[in-house]
Amino acid sequence: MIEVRELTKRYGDTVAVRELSFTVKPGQVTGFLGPNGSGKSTTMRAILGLDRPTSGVAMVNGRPYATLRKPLHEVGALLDAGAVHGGRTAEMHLRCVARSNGIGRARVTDVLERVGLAGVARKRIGGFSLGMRQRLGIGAALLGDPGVLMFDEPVNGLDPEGIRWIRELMRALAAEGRTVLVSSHLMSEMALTADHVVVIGRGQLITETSMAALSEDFRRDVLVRTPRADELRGALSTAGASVHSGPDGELAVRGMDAVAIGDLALRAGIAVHELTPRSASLEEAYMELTDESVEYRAQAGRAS
Ligand SMILES: Nc1ncnc2c1ncn2[C@@H]1O[C@H](COP(=O)(O)OP(=O)(O)OP(=O)(O)O)[C@@H](O)[C@H]1O
Repeated sequence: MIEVRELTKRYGDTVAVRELSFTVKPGQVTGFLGPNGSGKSTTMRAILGLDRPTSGVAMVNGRPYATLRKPLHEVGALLDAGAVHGGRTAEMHLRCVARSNGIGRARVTDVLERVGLAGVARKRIGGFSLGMRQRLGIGAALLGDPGVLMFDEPVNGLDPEGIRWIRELMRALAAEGRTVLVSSHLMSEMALTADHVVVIGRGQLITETSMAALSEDFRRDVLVRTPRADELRGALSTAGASVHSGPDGELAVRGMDAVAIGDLALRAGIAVHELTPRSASLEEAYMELTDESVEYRAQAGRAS
């Protein structure tokens, strides 16, 4: 479990994160979403004790990182996959990290298998592709078998095969009951991976919600097809829904969900051939959410 409470981080005049609070629960993938520069990396660095909060706290399993007795066994992170010594082999690199944390060689072998690097374990990292470096970074994060994992923009720059591998790994780690926090500036990526999202803009929380609830919040209308459109339209309007007829006689209904529409049609004895709730795409929802935050701040700025 990760808990961020009233976290604020300033760099001189820049407020990178402002009174940010959210919780990341085990057993699911939580997407940490926000436009570039919104404070995702700063928050993750604070959780890992790499940046000292100006105020507020970031905790892993109920404690600040600095007070964890065996940090690598509690939380693993991939922040910057490029930051490894190119002259070492993959195996040497992982053995070094393992040794300094009291982890045995057998675990290194297991991890190399899990991240798909067993075949290149004795090759120098300098010759590794970005995808292989990413796997190595994830391997280092997994060494201590931690219950909490954090990945900062892990799919950036990866090819489709690498992206799919990361996605499946995140899902598998969550299915094992771990807490998985993964940052991205792309909703399209999170839509395929995350169960839950924390959306921030300019260092502040915009929303913390499940993917399903986000789709529901941005539900647009229900598409209804029926051979007796005029009658159903009348019945729906009487019941308080707002109904628009489309070019092919289909109805777009707002103010009533698909279940209520279906029940009403049944009571009226009207056959329904299609009943489809339509949502804004998650990408549209995300744009709308982050746009609103920018607008809000612009207005707040003018008022002060
Ligand atoms: N060490 C630092 N010194 C000064 N300003 C910083 C520092 N680190 C981050 N910032 C500023 O804090 C803000 C948030 O940056 P951060 O890297 O946390 O955002 P991000 O959401 O991770 O963005 P990106 O997706 O671009 O990495 C930005 O305005 C950034 O310029």
